[in-house]
Amino acid sequence: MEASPTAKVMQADLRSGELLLSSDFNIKKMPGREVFLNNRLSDANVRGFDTEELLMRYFETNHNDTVVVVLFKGDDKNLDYTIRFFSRGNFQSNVAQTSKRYRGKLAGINEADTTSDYNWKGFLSLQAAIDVSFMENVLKRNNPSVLFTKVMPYPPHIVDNGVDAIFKEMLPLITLFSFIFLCPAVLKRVVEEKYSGTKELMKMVGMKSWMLWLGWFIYGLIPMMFAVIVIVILMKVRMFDTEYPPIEFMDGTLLFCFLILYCMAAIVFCFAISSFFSKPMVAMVTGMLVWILSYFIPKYALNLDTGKQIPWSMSIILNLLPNMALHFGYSIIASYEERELGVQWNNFYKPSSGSKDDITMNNVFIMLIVDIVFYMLFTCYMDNVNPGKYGVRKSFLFPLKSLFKFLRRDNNIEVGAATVHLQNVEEGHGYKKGIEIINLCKRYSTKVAVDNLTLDIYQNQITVLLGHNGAGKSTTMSAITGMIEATSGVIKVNGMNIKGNMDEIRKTLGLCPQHNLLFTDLTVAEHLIFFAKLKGKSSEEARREMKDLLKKLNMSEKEDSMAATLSGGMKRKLCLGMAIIGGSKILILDEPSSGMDPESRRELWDLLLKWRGEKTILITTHFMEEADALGDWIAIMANGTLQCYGTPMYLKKKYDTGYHLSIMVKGSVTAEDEKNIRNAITEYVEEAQFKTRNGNNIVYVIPNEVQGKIKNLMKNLETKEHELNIENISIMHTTLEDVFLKVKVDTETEGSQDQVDIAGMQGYFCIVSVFQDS
Ligand SMILES: Nc1ncnc2c1ncn2[C@@H]1O[C@H](COP(=O)(O)OP(=O)(O)OP(=O)(O)O)[C@@H](O)[C@H]1O
Repeated sequence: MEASPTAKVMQADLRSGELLLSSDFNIKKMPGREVFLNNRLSDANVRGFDTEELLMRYFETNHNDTVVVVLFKGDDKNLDYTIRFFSRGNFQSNVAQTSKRYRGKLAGINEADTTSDYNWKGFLSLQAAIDVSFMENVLKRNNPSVLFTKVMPYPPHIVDNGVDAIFKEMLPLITLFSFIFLCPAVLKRVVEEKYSGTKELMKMVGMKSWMLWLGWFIYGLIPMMFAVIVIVILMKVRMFDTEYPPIEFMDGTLLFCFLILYCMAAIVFCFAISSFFSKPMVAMVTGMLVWILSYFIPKYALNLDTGKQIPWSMSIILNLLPNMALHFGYSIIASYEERELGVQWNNFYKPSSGSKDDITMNNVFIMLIVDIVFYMLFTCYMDNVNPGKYGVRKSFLFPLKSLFKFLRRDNNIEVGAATVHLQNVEEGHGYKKGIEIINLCKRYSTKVAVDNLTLDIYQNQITVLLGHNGAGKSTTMSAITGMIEATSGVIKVNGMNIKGNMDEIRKTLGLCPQHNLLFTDLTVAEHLIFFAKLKGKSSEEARREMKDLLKKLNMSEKEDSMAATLSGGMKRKLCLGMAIIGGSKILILDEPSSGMDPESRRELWDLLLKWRGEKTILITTHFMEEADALGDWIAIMANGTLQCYGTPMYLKKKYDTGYHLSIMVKGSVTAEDEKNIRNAITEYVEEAQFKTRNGNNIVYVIPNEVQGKIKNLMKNLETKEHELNIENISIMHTTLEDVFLKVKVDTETEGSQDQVDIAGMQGYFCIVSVFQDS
């Protein structure tokens, strides 16, 4: 490039504009004035001000578009000044650019160029005029007026328009789309775990939330790491007969770190998205859209694709989206590559163009780390307030509440001595306590799920917890297993407070939750082995126990079946197996037989009865027959409180309702039949009370006090069997069902606010048809 004399840059025309000087510095009197003025500025256009403040005041109220301000700060010896052109449109004197950009900005590169702001607005001319004047007048140097301009750097770069396109368009897109299938896959698996409930199950067996998230993080990062290594190699290594690699100058380790940080932020961003969804497919599709749009929407909405400069703070905020950090990172890489410097660890902190609005690679790295931390905290928060259908939902303000609780050191107070004993509780003298529940309260915002429950569950006994829907049974079990935190109260397992000893307790605790929480892609054997290993068994022991247990559960032929392909009853058995395996000494079984066929149920009972005497078993059920068959001890809850507790004998005695005479009539029952039967009964037992009629079954209750009359009554009914159209007669003393219903009625009459679904409840009860001859 030939040097060009100053005359060639003098194209400024300020005749319609103004020159404001911060001192009374008359430019007309400068010796080098012809350099600048050249008939382009009249005296009227020059204004001097004593101070910068006065100048600025004038400028703010009177300026026009072609005003030029010169602020002199130096003294007689030192020239220090600032030229300010009123900036409108694209004139940006503060942006130091590479040769490509200087093409339009600097004079002299292209003589026919009229777009050069520095040239035609007279910036260089004015600067030259001031400098020359200073040199001649103050420094007394002669003839310094020959000025040259040159491009910088010299010789100029060949402008490669492809560089911009590759770095700013293609590389971010290649990177974005390299991970496009991985992010939805992570999303799907994470939400699936929530959806199937296995996440909660893992928590119940002692896995901490952070362990589960870390597992998913590693699951996502390992394949991404391979992709990043491939990308770095492709970008940094010269392939085939190309002259140079796509990213020629940048430090390869820096590129690797940038992409790895991006991947980490992307995975955690996916975690954050996953917390809004509870269905895997919805999460996958929506997550993928959010993922793509988080790149394209800000980029095109803010015209970042056209290279538009945005304020630094806005760039930083945009970096909260990992895909935007990717865009900014590649833009910085592009700028440095254009300058043939490349981003290096030593210029990592410097803006690529020198503009204060440009963010640095250092900023991008910091923002990616901020993204990781921010989305991780957000995921933890959402995990607590929106855990899906299985977890325990916490209040939106739970972090504040936890903080207050911590500050107040508000730990649950041990109230062991103040055990509340109800009238209807049988003392288990001689039995060792396996689980002690002392004044347990659990409150969900306004709902009290468990209200001051005190209950001792004895070692090596089967205790059945009964109660209507919503009585608080599952909440109690969840509190025992440490799945939820009690609002107040103490729970001890084998004498150890669960607070602080949960890890130890979990080694001996087996839980079969109310819902089948299974891994969709593990086989039956893998489930059992996994849970045995969680309890500390070696691989060999786990395999042996698995085989043995499958035999006991009558499921050996399903050993290699995927859990997802099992029938409902089989799944239940597998859940039970997962609770039992690993030598669990305490079994918490929440409705273990629900969904099982009668045969499987009997098998389950046999199994549980075999373990009676060896394991402490707490079980809930809605089947009274099951409670009767299994329960050494029966606890009945209503509205979160314990209503009665004792052996079945104790409860039946306590809630004695007399004898239940059940008469089944052939065909349908007519009014005549009813009347005849009533007369036949009251003829011998006047005190007999009609209780209910279900289809062709009529039930009367005979009080205990008149049990002596039952023998004659039965004889009479047998004699009149044909006359009364009777098909079958049975008589039972108080059943557990009677006890349960009596307790329920007592609770309701005590003024309980909870509506109990009697009809629904009765559907569960089995009427035991036993003929008992008194
Ligand atoms: N996470 C929760 N948030 C708010 N309320 C809850 C929550 N979990 C349970 N509850 C409420 O606490 C009460 C007790 O629920 P729990 O599940 O312990 O009853 P349950 O006796 O096990 O019922 P079921 O026999 O139907 O399983 C119910 O009223 C229920 O609505």
